[in-house]
Amino acid sequence: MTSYHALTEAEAIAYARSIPNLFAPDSELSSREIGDGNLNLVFHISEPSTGRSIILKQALPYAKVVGESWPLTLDRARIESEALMIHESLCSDLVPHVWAFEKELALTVMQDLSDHVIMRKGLMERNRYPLFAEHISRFLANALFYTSDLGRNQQEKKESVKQFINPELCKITEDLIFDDPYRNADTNNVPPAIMDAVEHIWNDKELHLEVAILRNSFLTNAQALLHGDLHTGSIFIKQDSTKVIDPEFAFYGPMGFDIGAVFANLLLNFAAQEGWSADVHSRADYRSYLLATVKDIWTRFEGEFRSLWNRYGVDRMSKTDGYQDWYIQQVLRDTFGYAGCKMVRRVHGLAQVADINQIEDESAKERAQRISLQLGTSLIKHHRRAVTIDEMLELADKAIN
Ligand SMILES: Nc1ncnc2c1ncn2[C@@H]1O[C@H](COP(=O)(O)OP(=O)(O)O)[C@@H](O)[C@H]1O
Ligand SMILES: CSC[C@H]1O[C@H](OP(=O)(O)O)[C@H](O)[C@@H]1O
Repeated sequence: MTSYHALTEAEAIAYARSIPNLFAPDSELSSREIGDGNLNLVFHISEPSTGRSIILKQALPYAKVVGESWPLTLDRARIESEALMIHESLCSDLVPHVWAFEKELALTVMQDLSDHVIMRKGLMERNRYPLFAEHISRFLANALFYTSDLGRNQQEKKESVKQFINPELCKITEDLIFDDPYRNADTNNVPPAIMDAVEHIWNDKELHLEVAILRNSFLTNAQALLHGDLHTGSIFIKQDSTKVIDPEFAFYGPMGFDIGAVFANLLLNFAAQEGWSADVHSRADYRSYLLATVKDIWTRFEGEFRSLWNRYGVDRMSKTDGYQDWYIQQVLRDTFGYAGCKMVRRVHGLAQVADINQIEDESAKERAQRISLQLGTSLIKHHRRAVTIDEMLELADKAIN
């Protein structure tokens, strides 16, 4: 069974049985393929007699969302499992444990997190997660600081950059986030009702310059090991626990790309409240919660990142007066810009979000799409002038008023 082929549910059970010390040899196991993402197979294997369960995640040699016409490297499974292990070494409570990685089958064996929910779903049900800001800001600060030249020996870091060269997955981002939404590309999926707003984006030269600047930094700034796709579908959550999954897009890039991804997805849900909230008061209330979460995440991230830098910084020159303030300002500016790009791509690009697409009322859906585009483009245009996180909240308020 070791040469690559996509597993059936029965083969997933046979594979699970072969893992030592996990399930009793003769016990009954059941398997369900539960993958709902754009790319991979995910098998949930359980042993009803003991309640034990695991996840087997297998990469397919193509992008599942498009089909076999879009070949995709299996190496992304190695990248994902190695990134998860690095994240576990830095913040063990915030990622699933990986038990094994089988290279030939592009298969990762990991902890079952079925007692959590995917955060996008939780937000669509208007749940609140009081520990999320502390959890995700700690994840971001530790994962970004310790993999950057601030927190790691610079020669070792360069070796790690080699380990995470991820050209095919980066190309998806370069195209789907930084190029296709700004032109009439075949990959786009433009909702007809907002064609006028999308055409405006295709013709907005000022906007294109800002996106080209952000794209350049994505292409060239190997600042830290990024998760690379940190949307609310890559976060499992419950009241007392947060787990970051699915880092197959990991590579060394600008820190603001990961922080911006989290903010973009909170703000897409903010826009989508047009269609989800029963009345204007609860809509305003949930929106305030989302904006307070954005601010809380940035404030905690900045505090934790500065504290790690002051206590564990390894680079003598990084202690130069004024450098830390300059650095954090740049990260904030990138965060604005990438948050904007990540919002825009989810409105009329190839891969969209359920927060907006599952709104049944067509006029509410259209309003949510227009708010997302307005807020996304204003974040992009403002990014090189941003000074405080409050400006993000002000732009969000402006987009709904
Ligand atoms: N460790 C896990 N425990 C439980 N369910 C999981 C786990 N990992 C993934 N899943 C399920 O599989 C789905 C797709 O997983 P994901 O890693 O996002 O795949 P893709 O890379 O295809 O986007 C998730 O939305 C979740 O429902
Ligand atoms: C052709 S891949 C499109 C899109 O899907 C990825 O997300 P996920 O694997 O979490 O479903 C990523 O965001 C890509 O841009």
